[in-house]
Amino acid sequence: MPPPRIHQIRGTLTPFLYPLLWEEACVGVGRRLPRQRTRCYVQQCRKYSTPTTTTPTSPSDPAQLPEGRLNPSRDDYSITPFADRCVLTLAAGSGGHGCVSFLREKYIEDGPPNGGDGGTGGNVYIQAVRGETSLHKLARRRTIFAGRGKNGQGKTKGGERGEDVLLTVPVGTVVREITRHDPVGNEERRIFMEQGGLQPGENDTGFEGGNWQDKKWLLYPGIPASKIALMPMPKVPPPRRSPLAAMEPSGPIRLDLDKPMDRPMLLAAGAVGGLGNQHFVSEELRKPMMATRGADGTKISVQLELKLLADVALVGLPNAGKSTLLRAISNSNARVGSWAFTTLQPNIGTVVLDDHKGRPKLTLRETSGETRPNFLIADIPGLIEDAHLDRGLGLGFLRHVERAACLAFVIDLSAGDAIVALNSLWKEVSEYELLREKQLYAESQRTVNYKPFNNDLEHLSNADFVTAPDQDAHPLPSLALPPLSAKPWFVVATKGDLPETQHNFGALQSYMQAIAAGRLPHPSGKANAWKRVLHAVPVSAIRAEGTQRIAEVVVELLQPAAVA
Ligand SMILES: Nc1nc2c(ncn2[C@@H]2O[C@H](COP(=O)(O)OP(=O)(O)OP(=O)(O)O)[C@@H](O)[C@H]2O)c(=O)[nH]1
Ligand SMILES: [Mg+2]
Repeated sequence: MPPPRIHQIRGTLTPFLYPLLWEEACVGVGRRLPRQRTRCYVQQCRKYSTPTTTTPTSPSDPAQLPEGRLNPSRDDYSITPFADRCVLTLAAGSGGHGCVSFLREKYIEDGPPNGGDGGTGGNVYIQAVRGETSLHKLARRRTIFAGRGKNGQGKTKGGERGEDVLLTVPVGTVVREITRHDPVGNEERRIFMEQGGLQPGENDTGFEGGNWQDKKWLLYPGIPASKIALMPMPKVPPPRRSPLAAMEPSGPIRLDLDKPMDRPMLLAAGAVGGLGNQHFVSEELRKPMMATRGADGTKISVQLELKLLADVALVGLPNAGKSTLLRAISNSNARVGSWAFTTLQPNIGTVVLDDHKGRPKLTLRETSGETRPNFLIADIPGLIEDAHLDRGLGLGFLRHVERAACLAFVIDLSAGDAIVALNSLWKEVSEYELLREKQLYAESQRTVNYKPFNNDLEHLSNADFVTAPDQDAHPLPSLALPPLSAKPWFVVATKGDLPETQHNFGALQSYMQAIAAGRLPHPSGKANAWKRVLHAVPVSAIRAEGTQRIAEVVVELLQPAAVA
């Protein structure tokens, strides 16, 4: 039996995943389309899918309008990778090793030791900046290593410092430590505990177990093993930290980077380098044949999470016109299509508030008094009924909504009763809010397994000091975010260019006025939900008509007085 053709496979995901093929199959049944090159193929599909007979279409039917920025072709979009959280291991640079070297000059055959110290390892910094909107660049790196310090050299030459690393993250990022492996801290603790409270470093030769290679010392190559055992060894210098370590935030790290930062902040300072042999000259040891190894860098496993994704989130049913609206008011090239779930992950666009001559058209002031030249708007995948039960793109999508300062409900005026659409969107949003409240409550009730401190040193092993960065073993609680119903919101009634939408908009507007006046309950069902000023903005995104008003409304709602 021949395999079924695409148009015969009904009830599958084909139209959802491959709308292009689906339409081609439905329109071009019985025709063979050339398939040599993708571009050719896409053009062919467009040719075949354009209705040839004059069906009663309105002049605003996207298929009838000329292609342009707001009515783009199917292949005219840019893919915007996006991640709103990630787990990273930040590894500060290890120190370079000290050097074993002796002065040799023309008439000085056997000069004094002159081995330089190892360089300090690189530091890890973080900086929240405007302009970054996603964590995807960091998410794919997983472990970020700062450079290792270079080894010391002869002639008392110190090793070079390791290269620093700077993580630039979006404003609104929360950094939370999961685990930490601090070799210098472990060393300090071990020495202190092994000596029953003596100062770290005293009476420690660094040769326990005779395995010197794993310990502190680096010996001059070429010394026979028999000599090593007889060699007088100096005391191991106490563990040291770079002076910059004093500027590290005290662990466990909890940072809420909700403002742009002028200068980077230190997260983990690089480890100090080892000492060259010149440090170990003494009465007994004129020719020290040893230097110390550089310390290992601290490794911190952190979770980065965006607490604030954008200033505005576009919330709407699939196909409502959110992506077209985003294109109309921002620089975004979000994908637009006449099928549901065209958008599968958030697209962030920047709405510029100046008149392109450097003068502000609208002034957006933050609580700090800072004036902002733009705001961010997020187009979020379409919401369907029971999204709060993880249907469609479900909870993943609602998580993004929660991370916006203000909500814009995008309602398609041509797709049935706008009031019903608004209520169904609010139902999903408030169900999700309820779910989150329950989750936060459950987390706050979690019992803590308390293990009393055991001072018995016999049971102490390396494993007690080194913790693997295992996120599941230390799940972080969810971020406490402001409830959705407390956020400022407004409605964008789109596709206003289509016929017979005026009446629908009129009804929606009176409904909103009734809510604002308190004559009707808030659609979230919450008594203390936000309803200071309720705007319904009619637009035609595809024609960029009425869209200027959106920026004015957003600026009004984002003013500290409106949010409070
Ligand atoms: N007539 C008219 N059509 C519009 C308007 N805005 C969007 N459309 C059309 O509506 C269809 C869906 O638009 P999208 O912007 O992809 O809708 P969306 O809400 O992003 O859809 P999903 O990403 O699937 O949730 C496209 O065919 C658009 O051309 C409008 O203002 N007027
Ligand atoms: Mg979309």
